[in-house]
Amino acid sequence: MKLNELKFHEKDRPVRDFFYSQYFYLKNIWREQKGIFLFLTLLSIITSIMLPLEILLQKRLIDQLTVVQKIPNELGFVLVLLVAITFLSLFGQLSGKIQDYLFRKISLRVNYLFKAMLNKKVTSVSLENFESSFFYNQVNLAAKALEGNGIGTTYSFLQIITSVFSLFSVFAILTAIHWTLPLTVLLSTIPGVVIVFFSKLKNYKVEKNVVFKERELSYTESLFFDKSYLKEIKVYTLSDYLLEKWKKLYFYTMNKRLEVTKWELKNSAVVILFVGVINTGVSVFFVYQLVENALTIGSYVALTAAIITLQGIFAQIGAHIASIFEAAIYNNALIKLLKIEHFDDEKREEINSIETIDIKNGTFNYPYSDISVFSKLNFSIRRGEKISIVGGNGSGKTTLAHCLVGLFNLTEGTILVNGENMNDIEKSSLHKQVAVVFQTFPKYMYSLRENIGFGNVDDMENAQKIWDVIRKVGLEHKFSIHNVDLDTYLSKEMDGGIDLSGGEWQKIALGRALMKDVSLILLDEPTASLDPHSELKTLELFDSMTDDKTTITITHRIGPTKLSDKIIVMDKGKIEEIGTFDELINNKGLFYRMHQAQSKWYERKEHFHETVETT
Ligand SMILES: Nc1ncnc2c1ncn2[C@@H]1O[C@H](COP(=O)(O)OP(=O)(O)OP(=O)(O)O)[C@@H](O)[C@H]1O
Repeated sequence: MKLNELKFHEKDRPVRDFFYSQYFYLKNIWREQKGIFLFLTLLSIITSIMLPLEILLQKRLIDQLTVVQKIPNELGFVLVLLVAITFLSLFGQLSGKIQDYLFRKISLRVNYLFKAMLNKKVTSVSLENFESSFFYNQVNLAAKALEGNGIGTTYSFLQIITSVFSLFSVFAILTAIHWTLPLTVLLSTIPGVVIVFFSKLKNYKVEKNVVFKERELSYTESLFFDKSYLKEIKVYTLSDYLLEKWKKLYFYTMNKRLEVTKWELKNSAVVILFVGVINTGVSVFFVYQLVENALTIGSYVALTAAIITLQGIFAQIGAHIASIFEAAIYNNALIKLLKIEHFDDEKREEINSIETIDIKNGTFNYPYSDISVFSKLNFSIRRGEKISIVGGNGSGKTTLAHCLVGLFNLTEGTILVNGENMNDIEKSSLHKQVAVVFQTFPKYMYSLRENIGFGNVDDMENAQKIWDVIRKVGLEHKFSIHNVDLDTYLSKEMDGGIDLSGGEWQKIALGRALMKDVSLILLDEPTASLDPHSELKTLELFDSMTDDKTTITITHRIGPTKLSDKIIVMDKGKIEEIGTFDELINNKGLFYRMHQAQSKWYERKEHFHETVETT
């Protein structure tokens, strides 16, 4: 399924979705837990026929009791019946517990399978999926299926099937007494089931519509528990505003759900009245039959029990249908996500180094956007070159860099790596050749070892290499004075963990890049949080150690671009200039003006305003 299909094929088809999800779950249950599932099904069917059997035995018992009142030596049979009834009842109760246990076992196992499939899928699909709010809605809904609601529908479905067994047997008992009875019971129960069906259908639609607001609601809630947001919330005194926003979102979702419950209540009241009238009619009919001697007391009791049992079975079926429809939307989202296509990487060409990158007429639009972030870009990079990309905010530098390392696909044009179209190259082999420090880099709430070792998981246990990197990025002193070992967590939220400053985190991110032996290093604002001394040391480090490596550095700092072989100056998605530092300064174009704007800070105070006016 392609990304666009994921969005536009979304229609309300709960019945189809339900059957498809059942097929999907059963297929996987069969694959994973065939034996247990067969046993569970068998046990459910056996249990389902115990119920009518119990009714028949009860009838026999009462009839026998009326005989025993007159002939006491018939008591032996009464005792047999009592034991049999007790056995049936105990079996029913025990079987229920065993079934719950078996299904819990199946669902935990199959949920693990689905979670693993979903985690794998989400980490392998194109990043473009994450550009759509629809995708996040689906993730949110699928999470609910994985909490157990999803596979629970298969259990409900099984229960419905076995209830139908009980239903037929009880129907048979009623029909044997009078053919109108099953019809009467049907009339008294079907309306309730229909109401449940329609209210759940309504619920399905409501859930679908509130999911976006619900995500905003849970995001807002999460802010109240996040230290970094709480700081701003306090300083800007945002708590009243945010609490009010949270309240509005809460009430919005709550009211939408209450509307469905209200509808259900109104309609159920009518149904209850209707059922009451039918039940009274049936009771009057039974009493009449009893008076006329057309019914024995045993049959009367059995009939009354049968009616109550039938109504119970229908109520159960209704409840199962309800849970099935509630979960259909979650299952549907889960299946949709699992069906998103990811690149078939294996059929692509493997590479062992990146020697050249050529971008030809490169144009990129974010998904669902008509605006080109950059268009018709042309330039080449050779192995070992030090490239800087500069330009104003939003000029497309980061997006371009993401395309150059194969994280986004161009909308038009091509990127050639070693002369091969990047789309024909195995992505995993391409990424093996790339190290990155993103502008917004992750801060893993894991150990120091993992935070650095993620740069190259093969060296995760290589303590010497990790300490070497820590030394190179200038963090050794910090960790040694705090007695930090490699297994210390880098977050105070974890046991024994420590917190780092913004610059220290940036050094960790740089460390990750140093762990990997690659052809290309991409640095997006790599020194934005570093003090001037650390910045100089870091840039010199990357410059000296990467002679055979290509580096692409995105930066707003004009000074360090002096170290570059080539500077690409971007403006509003176009390449405004391209050349060496000296060439661009001599051009007196945009780069020169940017350079002037920054160097004004180093002018003597009396020349400051003159320089500002000329830039
Ligand atoms: N996920 C996205 N979906 C749609 N548009 C986006 C997305 N991310 C960025 N953009 C848009 O793309 C344009 C270029 O963004 P980009 O981050 O590439 O710029 P940049 O030159 O790196 O900016 P800065 O110097 O501020 O980091 C921006 O106008 C931004 O609004």
